[in-house]
Amino acid sequence: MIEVNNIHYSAGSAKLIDGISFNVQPGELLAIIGANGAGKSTLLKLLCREIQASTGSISIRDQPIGAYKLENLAKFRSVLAQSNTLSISFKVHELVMMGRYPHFDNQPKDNDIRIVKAVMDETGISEFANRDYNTLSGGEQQRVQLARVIAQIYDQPQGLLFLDEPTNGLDLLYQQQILVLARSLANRGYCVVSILHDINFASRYADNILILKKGKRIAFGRPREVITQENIYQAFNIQVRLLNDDAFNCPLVIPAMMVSEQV
Ligand SMILES: Nc1ncnc2c1ncn2[C@@H]1O[C@H](COP(=O)(O)OP(=O)(O)OP(=O)(O)O)[C@@H](O)[C@H]1O
Repeated sequence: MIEVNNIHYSAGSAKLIDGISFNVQPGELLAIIGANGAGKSTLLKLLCREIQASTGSISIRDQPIGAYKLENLAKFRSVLAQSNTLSISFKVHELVMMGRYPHFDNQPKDNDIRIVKAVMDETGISEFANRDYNTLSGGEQQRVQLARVIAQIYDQPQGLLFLDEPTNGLDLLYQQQILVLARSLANRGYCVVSILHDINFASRYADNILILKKGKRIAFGRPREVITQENIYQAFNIQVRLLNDDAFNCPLVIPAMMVSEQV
């Protein structure tokens, strides 16, 4: 569904994305991980067509991404950006309905109203439906924004969902709920690409993980293949221990003790 082939992107003399290739199939959740400044958001912007690669190609559903009209792309691809501030006030249900704007002209149809309600229920925000978005906490706002982007592609078979750090500002319960939701969307046939900072959430919920460092691909593959002490050290410059717990069929990491902690 998404084919990325040897893409490069520079800003001035800085190479922000340097020869990256990978693919994502329908039904898969891809997690992109890497240290601050590794190029994760830049890569997501390239996938969203917010910026264009200088060389290499990105195809979606077997068509070059540049061949789509933006209004057509918006019907089956939605994007949760990192920052979502609003300068004017909207009720929560109005904001979630904005996700449906690519699908109707003047008035929402019954289907749009049904989808907004279903998504608000699934994301646990129905109790805020009539609240002013700007009065919500940061974590509550994040859940509303997620509901908006899911509403956008809710009835699109094999829709594409791009998430830039969706668990930002959420407490542990909601971080997990967001990942469970992303996983269940993938299980329904969506293609989900998410930047994550939590390696353990990536390991537990993603089908594949792409590890970036300084715009380059360090590793791409199943969590068991790529979550290794060597790769984590290379990407994050930190020694970790790998844990294997029978309850989770994936590697989990904890930072190893630093010399300064040893007494
Ligand atoms: N327009 C630009 N000109 C020069 N450098 C840029 C530009 N945009 C981004 N960068 C740099 O490119 C690098 C990658 O940025 P990017 O935002 O993609 O990183 P990231 O992996 O998403 O980081 P974080 O985890 O901190 O959000 C950073 O060092 C950033 O400062």
